[in-house]
Amino acid sequence: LTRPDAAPSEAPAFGFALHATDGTARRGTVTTAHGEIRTPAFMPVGTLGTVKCLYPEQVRATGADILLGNTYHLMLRPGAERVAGQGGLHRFMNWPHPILTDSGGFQVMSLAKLRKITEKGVTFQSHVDGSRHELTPERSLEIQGLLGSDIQMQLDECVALPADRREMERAMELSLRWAARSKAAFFGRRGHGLFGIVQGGDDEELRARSAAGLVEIGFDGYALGGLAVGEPQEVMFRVIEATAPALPADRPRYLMGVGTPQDILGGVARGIDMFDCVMPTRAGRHGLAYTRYGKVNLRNARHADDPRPLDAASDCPAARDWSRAYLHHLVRTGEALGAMLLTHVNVAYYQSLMAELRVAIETGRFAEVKAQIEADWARGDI
Ligand SMILES: CNc1nc2c(CCNCc3ccccc3)c3nc(N)[nH]c(=O)c3cc2[nH]1
Repeated sequence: LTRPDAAPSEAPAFGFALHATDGTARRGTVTTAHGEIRTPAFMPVGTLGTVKCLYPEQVRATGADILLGNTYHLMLRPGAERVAGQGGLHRFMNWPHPILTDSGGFQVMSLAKLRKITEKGVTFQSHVDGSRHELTPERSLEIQGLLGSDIQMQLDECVALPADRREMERAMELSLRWAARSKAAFFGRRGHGLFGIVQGGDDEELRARSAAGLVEIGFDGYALGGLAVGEPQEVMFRVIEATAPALPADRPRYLMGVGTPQDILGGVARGIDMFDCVMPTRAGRHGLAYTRYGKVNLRNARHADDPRPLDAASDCPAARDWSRAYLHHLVRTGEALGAMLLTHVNVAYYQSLMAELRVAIETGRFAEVKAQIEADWARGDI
């Protein structure tokens, strides 16, 4: 609730402004209670209220405008009411900028035990201590409200691909009914938005029905769910091409769980505004670096005597001020600093890619910038 005496100017209304397009690529700004998000945007994942191995100020310094939190993880540990008691997730994790939280359904299906999906919602056993829990569209939004996230996601059901059409249709129609219940249950404090999630698997007719149903209900933004679940990249791109045009141009489009730099480049080209993926943070903890010339596996012995930094031209200190030989040593010995430095390298690389794409769209040079980025990746890390 905004305080009754809150001056209207205190919390900006949730909004999206489209500044430029180049082909189907879009350059915009999402406005939330905790600040603005420059799109196309990559959202680092902060599952348990932390972007693993990085200080929030380091994440901010890479250029990230928004982080992801997760209903499933935080409802189990430390509990949504406890986070609310500490002033909400922004205060709890000392990140005073926008936060998006996923609704938890996807994580229940991929992490929890003994899951049961009914019309009402989903019941499951915690993967942590076996305790039983229930998530409904209403309870998910109550939790996201307690966390205080600026962008909240409806509870949905995502089916793994390949799936048969009846299964994709059933999950899509259930998600649509849950979308309507989410909209009814959402008490949008000023500057906070609710996104619907398009389902429908790899079936274009189901996707069109899902998109039309969500637009009919009306949301502050629209996510493409049900992708990056094992399908080939060309299937994902075909589904985006069939779905994006069915969504309103004046609302943000969020491709959930995507992806590699190549997936993101293709998603931006097809009209996607927001992305999230565990890749840059998870890969950093496993010794894998993302650079402008492609991936570098620092576990590989070929780096043992290489004095060069990962990228001398990078504005990220972790990519510039340490040698590959040293990074190799840290990774091989399992030193914490190895995970810290490579996570920093990867999150900074993803943000530098998004910044380069934002400028390319603003200046009408998206096609040539995309081609140059792809050429640099093809050149590989010499
Ligand atoms: C990796 N591929 C993929 N991820 C998907 C997700 C989760 C997105 N990431 C959220 C997250 C937040 C915090 C911590 C970790 C993850 C989805 N979420 C929902 N609600 N619905 C989807 O269809 C759906 C489909 C996905 N595919």
